[in-house]
Amino acid sequence: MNQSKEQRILNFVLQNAVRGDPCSVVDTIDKYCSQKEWAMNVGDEKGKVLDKTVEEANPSVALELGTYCGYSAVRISRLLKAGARLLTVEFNPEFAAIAKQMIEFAGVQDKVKLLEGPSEEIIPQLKKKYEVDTLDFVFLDHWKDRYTPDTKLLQECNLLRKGSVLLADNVIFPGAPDFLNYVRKSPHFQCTNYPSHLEYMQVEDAMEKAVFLG
Ligand SMILES: Cc1cc(C(=O)N2CCN(C)CC2)sc1-c1cc(O)c2nc[nH]c(=O)c2c1
Ligand SMILES: [Mg+2]
Repeated sequence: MNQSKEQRILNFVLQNAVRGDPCSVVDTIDKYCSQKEWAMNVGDEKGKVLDKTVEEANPSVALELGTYCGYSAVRISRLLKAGARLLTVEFNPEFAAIAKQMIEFAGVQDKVKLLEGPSEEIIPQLKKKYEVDTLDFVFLDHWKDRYTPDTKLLQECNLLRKGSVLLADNVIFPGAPDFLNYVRKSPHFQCTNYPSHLEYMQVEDAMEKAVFLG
């Protein structure tokens, strides 16, 4: 049975990156996906915006929607302070299996909890089942049509507090126009746009930061 692209990415990391070194895992994925096979990791250009936003938020509890191969889970968790944790949600079981191995190889498994299932089912479980009070940082990178309903769900579940930072990938390409409309029109969010490019391509893209005002 021939391998999936995601399995080929993982194998390349296992053979070329340094075990326990998150930066080498991130760099090795970027090397493979820029030179051999494109894949939908946030990438290094938008990854630098992600890094700055995470460092500024300095979250104790972070949520990622859309794990894929674990690139941004490794990228985010490498910046977390001692005792801080990242919950990352992936609904595709094949992707989740790859990401689990990627996270373990990078040595960040003690900071990252991978939750397999649809975001709309997992978000309402975060408080009771996963002992979350409120979220300090949320990275939206799963599916553009879920950005708005999941943002509303986070609010309804009282998972956001004054100052919670949302960062959304792909707001230009593939595009999340309804999400941009929602957060920019809402009195509950202060928004900032970060123009960039689609990972590994020269196509225009952008990230949107939306800080919850309470
Ligand atoms: C799957 C895909 C294909 C794209 C594309 O048009 N191109 C890439 C391939 N090249 C060759 C052509 C041009 S863009 C994109 C994509 C990118 C993300 O960052 C995503 N993030 C989260 N969830 C997604 O579904 C997601 C999809
Ligand atoms: Mg993306």
